[in-house]
Amino acid sequence: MQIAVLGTGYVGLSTGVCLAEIGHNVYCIDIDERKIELLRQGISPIYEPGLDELLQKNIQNGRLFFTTSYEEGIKNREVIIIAVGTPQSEDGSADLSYIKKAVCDLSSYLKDDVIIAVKSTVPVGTNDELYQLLKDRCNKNIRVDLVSNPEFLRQGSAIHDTLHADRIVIGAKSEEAAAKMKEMYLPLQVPIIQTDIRSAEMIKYASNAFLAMKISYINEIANLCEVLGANVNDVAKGMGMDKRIGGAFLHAGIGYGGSCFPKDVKALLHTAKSHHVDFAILKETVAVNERQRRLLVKKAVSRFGDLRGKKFALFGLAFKPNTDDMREAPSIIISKLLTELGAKVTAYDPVATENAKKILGDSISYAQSAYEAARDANALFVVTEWPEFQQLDVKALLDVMKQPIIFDGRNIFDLETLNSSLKAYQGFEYYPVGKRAFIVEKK
Ligand SMILES: NC(=O)C1=CN([C@@H]2O[C@H](COP(=O)(O)OP(=O)(O)OC[C@H]3O[C@@H](n4cnc5c(N)ncnc54)[C@H](O)[C@@H]3O)[C@@H](O)[C@H]2O)C=CC1
Ligand SMILES: O=C(O)[C@H]1O[C@H](OP(=O)(O)OP(=O)(O)OC[C@H]2O[C@@H](n3ccc(=O)[nH]c3=O)[C@H](O)[C@@H]2O)[C@H](O)[C@@H](O)[C@@H]1O
Repeated sequence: MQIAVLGTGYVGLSTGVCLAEIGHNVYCIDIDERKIELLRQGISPIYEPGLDELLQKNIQNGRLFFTTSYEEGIKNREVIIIAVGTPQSEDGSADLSYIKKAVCDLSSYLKDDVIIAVKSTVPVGTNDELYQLLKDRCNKNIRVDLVSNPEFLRQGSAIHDTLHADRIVIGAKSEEAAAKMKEMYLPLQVPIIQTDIRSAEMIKYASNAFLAMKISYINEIANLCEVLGANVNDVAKGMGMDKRIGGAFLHAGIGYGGSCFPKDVKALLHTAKSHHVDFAILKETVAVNERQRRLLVKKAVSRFGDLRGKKFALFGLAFKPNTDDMREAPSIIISKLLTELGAKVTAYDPVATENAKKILGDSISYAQSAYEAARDANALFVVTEWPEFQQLDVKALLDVMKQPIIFDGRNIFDLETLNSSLKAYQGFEYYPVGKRAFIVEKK
């Protein structure tokens, strides 16, 4: 099938590469010339495991193309997938200016019947508006169908999630358009649910908001576990074994971040408010998350009192492991609060440092390794659970620190292992989330 994808961000690029991988011819279009130039050379502008390999393979076998030209990219395509950004506006609503511009721009190049599939996350009712924009602008002799086809991939496992999705959602008015979309996805052998357009749009927001709520819920349970002396990891495991609850998204920590949960939850709240619906549980989801992001700093303040002149190491900057994305990363607020309180911060992240510099600038220092960040620190904060942090020799790490104190925002170290290997390490203090602290008294 001949396909165009508008937008080469996480979603557009992963979608384009995977559709080429299953045998389609795909033109990826972006207005960002730098990105397109890199992509043409087989270089991915984003860090995403497995992406480079599929990118290069499909460019070489002649199924994947990159262009900044709508004319070239759109000509003779059967399906045009829109995957441009829908960031958060100041009032919390979704900013639809990019997607509206993309739709208006592409409409003048449409010469043949085509299906426009909207993959960007858009509030319920947006696709009706986009369809109207298309109808008003397109040549009246061609048939343009619009379908809602929301995306559920996660950054860091975008390729795997696209090739092995739990489900594909197709919201359509026309049976023919839905059938064509199903044909496009057929090689993936993934369950497909077909709905009307508004339900498809809502499935996306309801899913993200539910997952965010699950995280805030387990974080509240964690805070209670901490004061009651229970262990949130065991609690989550015990809860998750109930199939009705499920074990996923029950990792307690320092709150959710990223390019989507924060913005999509706020956009859904905005939609609810503008229709006079008080979505109380979702408001609390946001409030809990705001508090949780500050948790490690709160713990440091209660441990040290005055933070002026203290030196802290941050392990991890990206909002989650396996990505270099810094959007809404908890590391941003943690760095800001610590420096405001007079502390010095040195951070290490395996891949996100360059993106972090664009946001945090020289308000903090950046190290080349975990050990370098930890050197002479009064305490270290685990902010992102990169697998390499779990492999570290904790004793060697504590040895280079000024004070052997760890605030673990992601529970990456196992209490039993620490107890067996470090119970004699004088002065060692370990503060996980939702579990009792582990403290070795100084003799
Ligand atoms: N990042 C993620 O994991 C997921 C994102 N989504 C949704 O997918 C959409 C895209 O998200 P990301 O890929 O993260 O966005 P992104 O911000 O990484 O990339 C968007 C891309 O669109 C390009 N663009 C903007 N206007 C354009 C135009 N008129 N024509 C062509 N290209 C244009 C930009 O240059 C940029 O490269 C958003 O609505 C987001 O909510 C959905 C599921 C997962
Ligand atoms: O709409 C989107 O953009 C995407 O948003 C999330 O994907 P993503 O943001 O890439 O990453 P997640 O793995 O969901 O993590 C989001 C945040 O929640 C946090 N999290 C996740 C799981 C958990 O148990 N605990 C927890 O604190 C992570 O640390 C991270 O900050 C959803 O999981 C995807 O299904 C969705 O497509």
